Amino acid sequence: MKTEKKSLLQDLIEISGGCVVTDGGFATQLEKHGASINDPLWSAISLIKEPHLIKKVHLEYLEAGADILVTSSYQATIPGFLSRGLSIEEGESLLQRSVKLAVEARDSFWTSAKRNPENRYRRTLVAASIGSYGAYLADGSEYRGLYGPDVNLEKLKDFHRRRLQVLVEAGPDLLAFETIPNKLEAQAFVELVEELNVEIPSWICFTSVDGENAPSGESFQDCLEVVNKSSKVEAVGINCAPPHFIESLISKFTQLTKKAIIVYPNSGEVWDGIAKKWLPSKCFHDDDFGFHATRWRDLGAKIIGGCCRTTPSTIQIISNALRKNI
Ligand SMILES: C[S+](C)CC[C@H](N)C(=O)O
Ligand SMILES: N[C@@H](CCS)C(=O)O
Ligand SMILES: [Zn+2]
Repeated sequence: MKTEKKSLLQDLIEISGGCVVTDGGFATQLEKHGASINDPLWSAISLIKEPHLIKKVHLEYLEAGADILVTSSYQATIPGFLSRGLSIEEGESLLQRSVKLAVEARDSFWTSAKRNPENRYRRTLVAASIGSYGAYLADGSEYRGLYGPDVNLEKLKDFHRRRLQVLVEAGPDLLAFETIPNKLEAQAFVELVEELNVEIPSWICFTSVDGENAPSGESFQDCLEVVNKSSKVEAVGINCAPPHFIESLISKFTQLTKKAIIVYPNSGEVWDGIAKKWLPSKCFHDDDFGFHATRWRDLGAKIIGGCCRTTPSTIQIISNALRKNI
Protein backbone atom coordinates (compact mmCIF):
# COMPACT_ATOMS: atom_id res chain seq x y z
CA MET A 1 0.00 0.00 0.00
CA LYS A 2 1.33 3.43 -0.93
CA THR A 3 1.77 5.65 2.11
CA GLU A 4 1.67 9.39 1.53
CA LYS A 5 4.89 11.12 2.54
CA LYS A 6 4.28 13.75 5.22
CA SER A 7 5.09 17.34 4.32
CA LEU A 8 7.52 19.50 6.30
CA LEU A 9 4.52 21.29 7.78
CA GLN A 10 2.76 18.10 8.87
CA ASP A 11 6.04 16.82 10.32
CA LEU A 12 6.60 20.00 12.27
CA ILE A 13 3.08 19.92 13.71
CA GLU A 14 3.51 16.28 14.68
CA ILE A 15 6.89 16.62 16.41
CA SER A 16 5.57 19.68 18.23
CA GLY A 17 2.77 17.73 19.89
CA GLY A 18 0.01 18.90 17.54
CA CYS A 19 0.35 22.67 17.50
CA VAL A 20 2.96 25.17 16.26
CA VAL A 21 3.52 28.91 16.52
CA THR A 22 3.71 31.34 13.61
CA ASP A 23 4.69 34.99 13.63
CA GLY A 24 2.87 37.48 11.40
CA GLY A 25 3.41 40.89 12.91
CA PHE A 26 6.45 41.61 10.78
CA ALA A 27 5.38 45.18 9.91
CA THR A 28 4.58 46.01 13.52
CA GLN A 29 8.01 45.00 14.76
CA LEU A 30 9.66 46.78 11.85
CA GLU A 31 7.95 49.99 12.95
CA LYS A 32 9.14 49.43 16.52
CA HIS A 33 12.65 49.78 15.11
CA GLY A 34 11.75 53.13 13.64
CA ALA A 35 11.00 52.07 10.06
CA SER A 36 8.56 54.34 8.26
CA ILE A 37 6.11 52.22 6.25
CA ASN A 38 3.49 54.80 5.38
CA ASP A 39 3.87 53.92 1.73
CA PRO A 40 1.91 52.07 -0.98
CA LEU A 41 4.36 49.18 -0.53
CA TRP A 42 3.75 49.22 3.24
CA SER A 43 6.10 46.75 5.00
CA ALA A 44 7.66 45.74 1.65
CA ILE A 45 9.28 49.17 1.39
CA SER A 46 11.86 47.76 3.81
CA LEU A 47 13.08 45.42 1.06
CA ILE A 48 14.32 48.49 -0.78
CA LYS A 49 15.27 50.75 2.09
CA GLU A 50 16.24 48.69 5.13
CA PRO A 51 16.99 45.04 4.42
CA HIS A 52 19.21 44.83 7.54
CA LEU A 53 16.11 45.57 9.68
CA ILE A 54 14.23 42.70 8.04
CA LYS A 55 16.81 40.23 9.26
CA LYS A 56 16.80 41.78 12.71
CA VAL A 57 13.02 41.38 12.97
CA HIS A 58 13.20 37.77 11.76
CA LEU A 59 15.86 37.01 14.38
CA GLU A 60 13.70 38.54 17.11
CA TYR A 61 10.77 36.34 16.17
CA LEU A 62 13.05 33.29 16.04
CA GLU A 63 14.38 34.09 19.50
CA ALA A 64 10.78 34.44 20.73
CA GLY A 65 10.01 30.88 19.62
CA ALA A 66 8.29 31.21 16.23
CA ASP A 67 8.16 27.79 14.54
CA ILE A 68 7.19 29.51 11.29
CA LEU A 69 8.58 32.83 10.01
CA VAL A 70 6.48 34.80 7.54
CA THR A 71 8.56 36.76 5.01
CA SER A 72 8.49 40.49 4.27
CA SER A 73 6.71 40.05 0.91
CA TYR A 74 3.08 40.71 1.99
CA GLN A 75 2.77 43.89 -0.09
CA ALA A 76 5.74 43.19 -2.39
CA THR A 77 4.31 42.89 -5.89
CA ILE A 78 5.78 43.37 -9.35
CA PRO A 79 3.19 46.04 -10.33
CA GLY A 80 3.85 47.76 -6.99
CA PHE A 81 7.59 47.87 -7.66
CA LEU A 82 7.03 48.98 -11.27
CA SER A 83 4.98 51.94 -10.10
CA ARG A 84 7.97 53.06 -8.05
CA GLY A 85 10.09 53.13 -11.19
CA LEU A 86 11.86 49.80 -10.66
CA SER A 87 12.28 47.31 -13.50
CA ILE A 88 10.71 43.86 -13.58
CA GLU A 89 14.15 42.34 -12.89
CA GLU A 90 14.65 44.60 -9.88
CA GLY A 91 11.19 43.74 -8.56
CA GLU A 92 11.86 40.04 -8.95
CA SER A 93 15.16 40.34 -7.19
CA LEU A 94 13.45 42.08 -4.24
CA LEU A 95 10.99 39.20 -4.02
CA GLN A 96 13.90 36.76 -3.97
CA ARG A 97 15.54 38.89 -1.32
CA SER A 98 12.50 38.54 0.97
CA VAL A 99 12.91 34.76 1.03
CA LYS A 100 16.69 34.87 1.21
CA LEU A 101 16.70 37.15 4.26
CA ALA A 102 14.30 34.88 6.16
CA VAL A 103 16.18 31.70 5.18
CA GLU A 104 19.52 33.25 6.21
CA ALA A 105 18.09 34.35 9.57
CA ARG A 106 16.58 30.91 10.15
CA ASP A 107 19.79 29.08 9.18
CA SER A 108 22.10 31.17 11.32
CA PHE A 109 19.72 31.02 14.29
CA TRP A 110 19.30 27.26 13.99
CA THR A 111 23.02 26.61 13.55
CA SER A 112 23.72 28.28 16.87
CA ALA A 113 20.59 27.00 18.69
CA LYS A 114 21.30 23.38 17.94
CA ARG A 115 24.81 23.65 19.40
CA ASN A 116 23.12 23.87 22.80
CA PRO A 117 21.60 20.43 23.55
CA GLU A 118 19.17 22.06 25.99
CA ASN A 119 17.79 24.53 23.49
CA ARG A 120 14.01 24.80 23.44
CA TYR A 121 13.75 25.49 19.74
CA ARG A 122 12.63 23.48 16.74
CA ARG A 123 13.97 24.19 13.27
CA THR A 124 11.74 27.00 11.98
CA LEU A 125 10.07 26.90 8.58
CA VAL A 126 10.03 29.90 6.25
CA ALA A 127 6.64 30.83 4.77
CA ALA A 128 6.68 33.21 1.80
CA SER A 129 3.95 35.77 2.34
CA ILE A 130 1.59 36.51 -0.52
CA GLY A 131 -0.79 39.27 0.44
CA SER A 132 -4.10 39.67 -1.35
CA TYR A 133 -4.77 41.91 -4.36
CA GLY A 134 -6.53 44.14 -1.83
CA ALA A 135 -3.22 44.59 0.00
CA TYR A 136 -1.57 45.80 -3.21
CA LEU A 137 -4.37 48.38 -3.66
CA ALA A 138 -3.03 49.93 -0.45
CA ASP A 139 -6.34 51.36 0.72
CA GLY A 140 -7.48 48.73 3.21
CA SER A 141 -9.31 46.72 0.50
CA GLU A 142 -8.18 43.46 2.11
CA TYR A 143 -10.77 44.20 4.82
CA ARG A 144 -13.57 44.81 2.30
CA GLY A 145 -13.00 42.28 -0.46
CA LEU A 146 -15.04 44.13 -3.07
CA TYR A 147 -12.73 44.33 -6.05
CA GLY A 148 -15.39 45.53 -8.51
CA PRO A 149 -16.74 44.08 -11.76
CA ASP A 150 -13.45 44.41 -13.69
CA VAL A 151 -11.55 42.04 -11.42
CA ASN A 152 -12.34 38.52 -12.47
CA LEU A 153 -10.62 35.20 -11.81
CA GLU A 154 -8.18 35.53 -14.74
CA LYS A 155 -7.15 39.03 -13.72
CA LEU A 156 -6.40 37.86 -10.18
CA LYS A 157 -4.41 34.90 -11.47
CA ASP A 158 -2.44 37.14 -13.83
CA PHE A 159 -1.74 39.52 -10.98
CA HIS A 160 -0.37 36.81 -8.69
CA ARG A 161 1.25 34.34 -11.15
CA ARG A 162 4.76 35.69 -11.62
CA ARG A 163 5.22 36.74 -7.99
CA LEU A 164 4.18 33.28 -6.89
CA GLN A 165 6.63 31.67 -9.31
CA VAL A 166 9.54 33.90 -8.23
CA LEU A 167 8.85 33.31 -4.54
CA VAL A 168 8.65 29.55 -4.99
CA GLU A 169 11.90 29.51 -6.96
CA ALA A 170 13.61 31.40 -4.12
CA GLY A 171 13.20 28.31 -1.95
CA PRO A 172 10.82 28.91 0.99
CA ASP A 173 9.36 25.92 2.88
CA LEU A 174 5.76 27.09 2.60
CA LEU A 175 3.49 29.62 0.92
CA ALA A 176 1.37 31.86 3.14
CA PHE A 177 -1.58 33.41 1.32
CA GLU A 178 -2.56 36.11 3.78
CA THR A 179 -5.55 38.33 4.51
CA ILE A 180 -7.75 37.00 1.71
CA PRO A 181 -11.08 38.84 1.66
CA ASN A 182 -13.21 36.81 -0.77
CA LYS A 183 -13.85 33.48 -2.44
CA LEU A 184 -12.65 34.53 -5.92
CA GLU A 185 -9.12 35.18 -4.71
CA ALA A 186 -9.01 31.86 -2.86
CA GLN A 187 -10.06 30.22 -6.14
CA ALA A 188 -7.25 32.07 -7.96
CA PHE A 189 -4.64 30.70 -5.51
CA VAL A 190 -6.01 27.18 -5.62
CA GLU A 191 -5.83 27.20 -9.43
CA LEU A 192 -2.37 28.79 -9.55
CA VAL A 193 -0.67 26.34 -7.19
CA GLU A 194 -2.12 23.54 -9.30
CA GLU A 195 -1.19 25.06 -12.68
CA LEU A 196 2.34 25.97 -11.55
CA ASN A 197 2.68 22.56 -9.94
CA VAL A 198 3.91 24.09 -6.70
CA GLU A 199 5.46 21.37 -4.59
CA ILE A 200 5.70 23.10 -1.24
CA PRO A 201 2.59 23.26 0.97
CA SER A 202 0.45 26.38 1.23
CA TRP A 203 -1.92 27.91 3.70
CA ILE A 204 -4.79 30.20 2.81
CA CYS A 205 -5.92 32.64 5.47
CA PHE A 206 -9.01 34.78 5.19
CA THR A 207 -9.76 37.81 7.24
CA SER A 208 -13.13 38.74 8.69
CA VAL A 209 -14.69 41.97 9.87
CA ASP A 210 -17.98 40.61 11.23
CA GLY A 211 -16.71 37.43 12.90
CA GLU A 212 -18.89 35.20 10.70
CA ASN A 213 -18.11 35.72 7.04
CA ALA A 214 -15.32 36.79 4.72
CA PRO A 215 -15.13 40.60 4.32
CA SER A 216 -16.93 40.32 0.95
CA GLY A 217 -19.95 38.94 2.83
CA GLU A 218 -19.46 35.47 1.31
CA SER A 219 -19.88 32.66 3.79
CA PHE A 220 -16.88 30.66 4.96
CA GLN A 221 -18.82 27.59 3.89
CA ASP A 222 -18.58 28.84 0.29
CA CYS A 223 -14.95 29.95 0.65
CA LEU A 224 -13.78 26.70 2.21
CA GLU A 225 -15.56 24.61 -0.41
CA VAL A 226 -13.07 26.06 -2.90
CA VAL A 227 -10.05 25.54 -0.64
CA ASN A 228 -11.02 21.97 0.30
CA LYS A 229 -10.65 20.92 -3.35
CA SER A 230 -6.90 21.52 -3.29
CA SER A 231 -4.51 18.94 -1.91
CA LYS A 232 -1.71 21.50 -2.19
CA VAL A 233 -3.32 23.74 0.42
CA GLU A 234 -2.58 22.07 3.74
CA ALA A 235 -3.95 24.63 6.17
CA VAL A 236 -6.75 27.15 6.13
CA GLY A 237 -7.82 29.75 8.61
CA ILE A 238 -7.94 33.34 9.68
CA ASN A 239 -5.34 36.08 9.98
CA CYS A 240 -5.47 39.78 10.81
CA ALA A 241 -9.01 39.64 12.20
CA PRO A 242 -9.88 40.69 15.75
CA PRO A 243 -8.89 38.07 18.32
CA HIS A 244 -12.33 37.92 19.95
CA PHE A 245 -13.71 36.41 16.71
CA ILE A 246 -11.31 33.49 16.75
CA GLU A 247 -12.98 31.04 19.10
CA SER A 248 -16.23 30.86 17.17
CA LEU A 249 -14.43 30.88 13.82
CA ILE A 250 -12.33 27.86 14.81
CA SER A 251 -15.53 26.03 15.78
CA LYS A 252 -17.05 26.96 12.44
CA PHE A 253 -13.97 25.93 10.44
CA THR A 254 -13.73 22.53 12.17
CA GLN A 255 -17.19 21.80 10.72
CA LEU A 256 -16.18 22.94 7.24
CA THR A 257 -12.77 21.37 6.59
CA LYS A 258 -10.45 18.50 7.40
CA LYS A 259 -7.39 20.66 6.73
CA ALA A 260 -5.19 21.94 9.55
CA ILE A 261 -6.67 25.11 11.00
CA ILE A 262 -4.47 28.18 11.38
CA VAL A 263 -5.27 31.34 13.34
CA TYR A 264 -3.13 34.43 13.79
CA PRO A 265 -5.36 37.36 14.62
CA ASN A 266 -4.28 40.96 15.03
CA SER A 267 -4.52 42.75 18.39
CA GLY A 268 -8.07 43.96 17.75
CA GLU A 269 -7.13 47.46 16.59
CA VAL A 270 -8.75 48.53 13.30
CA TRP A 271 -6.83 49.57 10.18
CA ASP A 272 -7.75 52.91 8.64
CA GLY A 273 -6.57 52.38 5.07
CA ILE A 274 -6.90 56.03 4.13
CA ALA A 275 -5.15 57.59 7.13
CA LYS A 276 -2.82 54.54 7.12
CA LYS A 277 -2.94 54.00 10.83
CA TRP A 278 -4.36 51.65 13.42
CA LEU A 279 -7.34 52.93 15.37
CA PRO A 280 -7.89 51.84 18.96
CA SER A 281 -10.62 49.31 19.55
CA LYS A 282 -11.37 46.33 21.79
CA CYS A 283 -7.93 44.76 22.14
CA PHE A 284 -6.08 41.73 23.38
CA HIS A 285 -2.83 42.29 25.26
CA ASP A 286 0.01 39.77 25.32
CA ASP A 287 -1.32 37.90 28.37
CA ASP A 288 -4.73 37.51 26.73
CA PHE A 289 -2.97 35.86 23.79
CA GLY A 290 -1.28 33.41 26.15
CA PHE A 291 -4.56 32.45 27.78
CA HIS A 292 -6.54 32.21 24.54
CA ALA A 293 -3.86 30.34 22.59
CA THR A 294 -4.42 27.22 24.68
CA ARG A 295 -8.20 27.57 24.18
CA TRP A 296 -7.69 27.90 20.42
CA ARG A 297 -5.43 24.84 20.45
CA ASP A 298 -7.99 22.85 22.47
CA LEU A 299 -10.71 23.82 19.98
CA GLY A 300 -8.62 22.38 17.14
CA ALA A 301 -6.20 25.00 15.80
CA LYS A 302 -2.86 23.52 14.70
CA ILE A 303 -1.00 26.72 13.86
CA ILE A 304 -1.41 29.72 16.17
CA GLY A 305 0.21 33.15 16.22
CA GLY A 306 -0.27 36.87 16.04
CA CYS A 307 -0.65 39.25 13.08
CA CYS A 308 -0.58 43.05 13.02
CA ARG A 309 0.02 44.92 16.28
CA THR A 310 1.45 41.83 17.90
CA THR A 311 5.19 41.57 18.53
CA PRO A 312 7.87 39.04 19.48
CA SER A 313 6.74 39.29 23.10
CA THR A 314 3.25 38.12 22.03
CA ILE A 315 4.82 35.20 20.19
CA GLN A 316 6.96 34.31 23.20
CA ILE A 317 3.90 34.25 25.47
CA ILE A 318 1.96 32.09 23.01
CA SER A 319 4.91 29.73 22.62
CA ASN A 320 5.39 29.40 26.38
CA ALA A 321 1.67 28.87 27.00
CA LEU A 322 1.42 26.13 24.37
CA ARG A 323 4.55 24.34 25.60
CA LYS A 324 3.39 24.44 29.21
CA ASN A 325 0.06 22.87 28.40
CA ILE A 326 0.81 20.14 25.85
C1 LIG B 1 -2.65 44.35 6.77
S1 LIG B 1 -3.00 46.03 6.34
C2 LIG B 1 -2.64 46.90 7.79
C3 LIG B 1 -1.63 46.38 5.29
C4 LIG B 1 -1.62 47.75 4.75
C5 LIG B 1 -2.66 48.00 3.71
N1 LIG B 1 -2.63 47.05 2.61
C6 LIG B 1 -2.49 49.39 3.15
O1 LIG B 1 -1.59 49.63 2.35
O2 LIG B 1 -3.27 50.26 3.53
N1 LIG C 1 2.57 39.60 7.72
C1 LIG C 1 2.24 40.90 7.18
C2 LIG C 1 0.91 41.39 7.67
C3 LIG C 1 -0.23 40.61 7.20
S1 LIG C 1 -1.74 41.38 7.52
C4 LIG C 1 3.31 41.91 7.53
O1 LIG C 1 3.48 42.20 8.70
O2 LIG C 1 3.97 42.43 6.63
ZN1 LIG D 1 -1.98 41.69 9.80
